[in-house]
Amino acid sequence: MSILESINSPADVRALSRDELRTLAQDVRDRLIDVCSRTGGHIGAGLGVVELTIALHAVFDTPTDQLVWDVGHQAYPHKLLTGRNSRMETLRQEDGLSGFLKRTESEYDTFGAGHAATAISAALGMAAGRDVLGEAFKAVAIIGDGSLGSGLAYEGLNNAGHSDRDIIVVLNDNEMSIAPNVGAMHKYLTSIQRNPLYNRLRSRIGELVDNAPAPFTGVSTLVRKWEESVKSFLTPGVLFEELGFRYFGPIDGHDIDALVETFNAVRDMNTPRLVHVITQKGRGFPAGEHGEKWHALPPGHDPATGKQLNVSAGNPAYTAVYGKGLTELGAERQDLAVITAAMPGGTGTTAFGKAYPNRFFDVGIAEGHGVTFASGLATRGVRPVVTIYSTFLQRGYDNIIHDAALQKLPVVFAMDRAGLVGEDGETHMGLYDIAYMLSVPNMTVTAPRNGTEMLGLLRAGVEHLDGPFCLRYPRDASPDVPPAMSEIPATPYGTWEVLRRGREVAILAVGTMVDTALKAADDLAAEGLDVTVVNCRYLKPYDAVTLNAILSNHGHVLMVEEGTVVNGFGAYMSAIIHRLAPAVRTAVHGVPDQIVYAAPRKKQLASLGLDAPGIAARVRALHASEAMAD
Ligand SMILES: Cc1ncc(C[n+]2csc(CCOP(=O)(O)OP(=O)(O)O)c2C)c(N)n1
Ligand SMILES: CC(=O)[C@@H](O)[C@H](O)COP(=O)(O)O
Ligand SMILES: [Mg+2]
Repeated sequence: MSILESINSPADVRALSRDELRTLAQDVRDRLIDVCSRTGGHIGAGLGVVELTIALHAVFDTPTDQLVWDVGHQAYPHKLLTGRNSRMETLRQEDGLSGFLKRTESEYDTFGAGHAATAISAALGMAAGRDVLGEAFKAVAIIGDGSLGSGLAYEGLNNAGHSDRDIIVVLNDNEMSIAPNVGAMHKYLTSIQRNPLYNRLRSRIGELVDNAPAPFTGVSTLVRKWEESVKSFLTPGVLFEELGFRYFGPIDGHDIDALVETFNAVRDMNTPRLVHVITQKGRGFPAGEHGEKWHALPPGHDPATGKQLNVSAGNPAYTAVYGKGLTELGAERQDLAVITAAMPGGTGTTAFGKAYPNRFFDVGIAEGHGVTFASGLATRGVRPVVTIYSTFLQRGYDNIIHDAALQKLPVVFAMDRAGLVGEDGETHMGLYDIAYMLSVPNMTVTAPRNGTEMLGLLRAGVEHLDGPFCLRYPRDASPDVPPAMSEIPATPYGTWEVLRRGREVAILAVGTMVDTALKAADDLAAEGLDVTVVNCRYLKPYDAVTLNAILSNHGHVLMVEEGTVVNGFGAYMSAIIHRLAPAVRTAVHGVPDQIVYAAPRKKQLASLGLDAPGIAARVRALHASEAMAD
């Protein structure tokens, strides 16, 4: 039996010798590599923090002491040590273990996560709660170097340093975000890693002062002052110290002895302290040194190569279509710039960045800043395309309103992963962008039915000068294989497209739901129900001419969208239709006001009725409701 198999909780970890802890680290790595080859998931981050996780659970009295992992994608080793080893095969699956952290999953998951940079604020809140209630436990935030580039992390540090509370921040520095890390903070951390001189000098000064013989004791204050000024040149963590933290590090994050000793030393202090740990992302992955590609891997991959087994050929993903079209558009337009928030690979913008490095801006995990930065670019006549996942753009909402929309600046928002995202689960769902964008004044809101239309809308967005413009597309394959960007004209502004003409019920469908509605219409036609299907590619402004024509000869209108029904397109159009044609019956079909958990995307769509049978059932019900009323 491996040591890992004997671990039922962190109490078992605390009973192990140092040698056994080292063996446990190897067991954890082996198990992660093996299980993730079947489940897929965020393998790289977890492999980098194996020793760190073991040391934290060995030193701190979890779950009384609160470990707050940032993002949670690196928490697989934490899951293995906290009673979830036997369920690891269910990782990221329906009703299985979450790929992130969830308070409902384990008492060791002290704070839910999935989005970056929340850990310091959450841990500080816990520390403050402890102090209010007179409790005694340690609050430890573990945050990566990429996430430390986020504004939210600074807000937490700033508040924590000032508060003087008992809180520990562990900075897990692997010089990587998903892609190689960027930004001035990254440069600063790298300079710390490369400059161990101060550590040696500082401890030497301390020894000299403390051991000074009697006649020289008076100089100690002077020497201390000198130390303070030297420190500002040489101290590795002067920035953190100036923010009110005691800085410890840099420490080798794969050396269990060093980690355990450091955590033992800082554990019982009671002011803000930061432990800077250097780790290697993806450490021990058989396919080789870590790169962006090992951040997350698909289920069914070969750990020896990292390659997916049994890949089925199919149409390209929307992301790939977008990335290619964007790069081609970049050749046409020298004024086009692209902004990503630490996700060049995920958003398909790497190729644009390689082709036009001076027009490509990776702002780090700083979505709000990215939006305002793009708004600044727009004031100078540059045409910025902010490419961010729908879920992460939520971080930039105030900036969208305050900086882009109120000033009517022509910023394009390309929202990838809009809709249901599958196995990442509830933290990553792109279900809210229609609702949050429709309510922004001056915003054009669009959703394509396929890859070609996505590129047509992208072109329309870049040509639109009268305010911000957004387009949303899913984590899915495009239903078509688009031609080159040069062959795709701009999708005419504010227009809908009637794809099928019926008489009794009209379906106003959005984006991914257009083709699904057409399938539903075929099935209904076989039953004798003749349905009109409209591609509502512009959600706002809507196509008033087409809408009026529909209302003049249909008694029922069903709106269908892959987004929340609360304040979505259906709600928006219902209000308009009731004003224009009060006799027309309407219904809204979308994602109900509920949390959607991890499952394959296709399954999520089907279980919410966002497939052809689900839409057909809704049409029948709408039609029958009138029959009953009549
Ligand atoms: C607000 C937000 N933006 C983007 C992401 C996507 N994302 C997940 S992990 C990650 C990189 C995090 O880097 P770091 O904190 O250094 O952790 P590491 O993966 O290196 O362990 C990014 C950009 C996210 N989860 N949340
Ligand atoms: C941890 C995180 O937030 C990202 O890694 C995210 O899981 C990426 O999602 P995609 O797999 O859709 O790119
Ligand atoms: Mg990192």
